[in-house]
Amino acid sequence: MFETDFEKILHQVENIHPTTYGNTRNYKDGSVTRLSPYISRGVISTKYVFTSLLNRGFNYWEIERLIQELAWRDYWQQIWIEKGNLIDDDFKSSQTNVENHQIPKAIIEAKTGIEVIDKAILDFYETGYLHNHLRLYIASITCNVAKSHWKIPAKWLYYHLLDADWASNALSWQWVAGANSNNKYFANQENINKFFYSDQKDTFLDVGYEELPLSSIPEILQELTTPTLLTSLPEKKSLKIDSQKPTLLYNFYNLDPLWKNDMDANRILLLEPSHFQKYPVSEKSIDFILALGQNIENLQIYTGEFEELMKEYQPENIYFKEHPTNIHYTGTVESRDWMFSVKGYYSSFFKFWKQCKKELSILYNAQ
Ligand SMILES: Cc1cc2nc3c(=O)[nH]c(=O)nc-3n(C[C@H](O)[C@H](O)[C@H](O)COP(=O)(O)OP(=O)(O)OC[C@H]3O[C@@H](n4cnc5c(N)ncnc54)[C@H](O)[C@@H]3O)c2cc1C
Repeated sequence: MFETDFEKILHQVENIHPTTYGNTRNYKDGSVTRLSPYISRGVISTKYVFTSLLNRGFNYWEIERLIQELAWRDYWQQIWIEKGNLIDDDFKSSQTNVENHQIPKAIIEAKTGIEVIDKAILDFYETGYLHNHLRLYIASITCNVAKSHWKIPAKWLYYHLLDADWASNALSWQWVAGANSNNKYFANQENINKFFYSDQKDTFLDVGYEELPLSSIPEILQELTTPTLLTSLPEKKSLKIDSQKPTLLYNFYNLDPLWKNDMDANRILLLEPSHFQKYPVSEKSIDFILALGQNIENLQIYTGEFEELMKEYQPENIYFKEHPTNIHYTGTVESRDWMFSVKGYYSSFFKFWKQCKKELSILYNAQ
């Protein structure tokens, strides 16, 4: 369902519909891009999408909304870079009203009784993708209705998402749960019916917004579980390293086929067991990266730690792209591509976006 051939992915970028995006993105059939699995895996960057939109000659107001959403990705990434592991715990304030550190079994088993949600979870297991609005609904039901702490549920979602990105994931869950925002996010049945074209009534969400935050945990959400999240990595195989050539390291967050593609180099996809112990992902997610890796010529797969690789093969002239999950690599670190030059920690997205917008306006005025 998600293409892995690079040419087809680039074709998909050229065919997104930015002009209808703004008004429709919250709806089931809205003009969303479904590019997140490629952006998260570093196959393409937000800047690549941004540049493609600029080249297609749209007016400023036609693409502003989509660029703003792409900027959310860069914003969360900048926070991860600046704050590191602090995003793993309640970031701005402690989540309030927490009654458990598990996840409702009804969420995992797609048996909440909310038809749209149950169907979405079943589809999600098949596709590895969820619409943003559905992610918000699921997080809200889990954290704010069932009163689960956000972390275990976030790890469950990350495990199954092909676009798993710990910054977007952990910080969005916390945004919903009020640990990274001033208010908890609630959506009721009427909202779900409107955006996902259903007409269900008499559910635990079929109440007004004054009542919803005060409701007790519905019986159907009371049974809890802790999912087992383990990653199965390919077996370790020996590599053929040419010691005369530089070595380029790829990983779960960098599978960019265009990166140094004219360099004669050893290319290694490094799958570190310690990484996947901390950030476990499903078999589907591993299969996805292995398929995406086929776009990179002569990519060899190494299952093992960075240090082990160094000891076993002593590769020289190592290059890798900057990322918070690989600060322990040594060698030449290269910057990722960003849409704007705005860097560092901003306490709110809108402060960050204000700076980005200035650069966007300058770009447009210069045209
Ligand atoms: C609880 C929760 C968990 C999430 N977990 C992840 C995750 O693990 N990985 C992930 O990539 N996104 C995550 N998101 C953000 C967002 O839901 C997805 O990026 C988006 O739905 C991807 O679909 P799309 O490419 O069709 O997006 P579009 O709507 O087409 O947006 C285009 C691009 O903009 C970026 N973008 C859009 N919305 C957001 C957003 N809210 N936050 C960050 N970037 C955004 C993405 O790069 C996306 O590909 C999460 C959101 C929530 C509420």
